Amino acid sequence: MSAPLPAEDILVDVSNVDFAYDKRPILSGINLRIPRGKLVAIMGGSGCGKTTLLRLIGGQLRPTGGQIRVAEHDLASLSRRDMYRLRRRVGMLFQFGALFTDLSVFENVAFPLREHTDLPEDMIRDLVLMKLHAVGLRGAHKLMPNELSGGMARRVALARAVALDPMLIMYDEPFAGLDPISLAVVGQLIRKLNDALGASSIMVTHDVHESLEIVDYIYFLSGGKVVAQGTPDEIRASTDPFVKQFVNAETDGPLPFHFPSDDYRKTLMEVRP
Ligand SMILES: Nc1ncnc2c1ncn2[C@@H]1O[C@H](COP(=O)(O)OP(=O)(O)OP(=O)(O)O)[C@@H](O)[C@H]1O
Repeated sequence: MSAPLPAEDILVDVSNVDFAYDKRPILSGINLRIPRGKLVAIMGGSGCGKTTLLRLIGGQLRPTGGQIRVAEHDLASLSRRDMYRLRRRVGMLFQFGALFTDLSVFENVAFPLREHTDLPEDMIRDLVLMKLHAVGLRGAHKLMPNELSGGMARRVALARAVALDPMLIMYDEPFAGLDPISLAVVGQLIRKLNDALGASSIMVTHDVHESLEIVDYIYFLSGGKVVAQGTPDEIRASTDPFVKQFVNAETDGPLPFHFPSDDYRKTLMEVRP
C-alpha cells in the first residue's frame, strides 16, 4: 500500500457519499479518490449507480450524505456562481455524446468556446482546429454529423468535451456502440487527451478489457457500494469473485441479473391488464 497522497494532489474526493432517488437508496458510503493527472474507470452492473455518481461529482445532483470535494472545493458549500465556474472546468461526454446535427464538425467543437468565452473569431478558429487535430479530424472540419462514421462522431464529441481545456473530464460509456477498432482509437485518445491536457479523467464503462489497457485505477460498484478497486495489474491478478465475473464476462456470479423486485405475486397484482 502506497503512502496517502496530500490533499492538493487529489482532484476529486468522494467521501462516504450516500444518494437516494426519492426514498430509493442508490449509493451508500461511497469512497473514491481521483488523483490529479490520473485516468480512473468506474465499472459495475447495469443500473448500479455509475451515471448517478458522475452526476454527483458534476454537481448536477446533491448527495443525501457525505461530502464531495472537487479541486479542494466542497461542492455543497459552493454558491451557484462558483458552481457554474467550476463546471466550466469540467468536460463531459455523456452516453453516445450526441453532436448537434444541424451544426458542422467545426461549429460543434466551437460551441462551448462561443458559449463560455468572449474569444475573438481567429482564436476560436485556431483552438477548434487544434482540438480537431488532436483527435485526427482536422480535415473533417467542414463535414456535417450525418457524414461521419460512429467512431468519427465520437472523436468529434471528444474534441468538443476538451474544447475549454478542462481540469476534469468525465466520460459516460464512451465506447458504447463502437466497432473494435474505433473503440481502441477512442480509448487511446482518452488517455492521450488526459495526459496532454494534464487533466484527470473519470470513465464509466462496461469495457473491462479496454479499461485495463488505458486506465490507472479501477473502481467496481455493486449494490450501491464500492466492492473492489485496484490498478489494472491488481485487477488482472484479483481472485475476488465479483472482479473475476466482470473481467471474464461470466453469467454466473455475485452480479445480480434481476433489477430488485418484490415478491412475484405482488408484481402480478400491481400490473393489472
Ligand atoms: N432521475 C431518476 N429518478 C429516479 N430513479 C433514477 C433516476 N435516474 C436513475 N435512476 C435509477 O437509479 C439507478 C441507478 O441509475 P444509473 O443510471 O446511475 O445506473 P448506471 O450504473 O449508470 O446504469 P447503466 O450502466 O445501465 O447505464 C437505476 O436503478 C435507475 O433506474
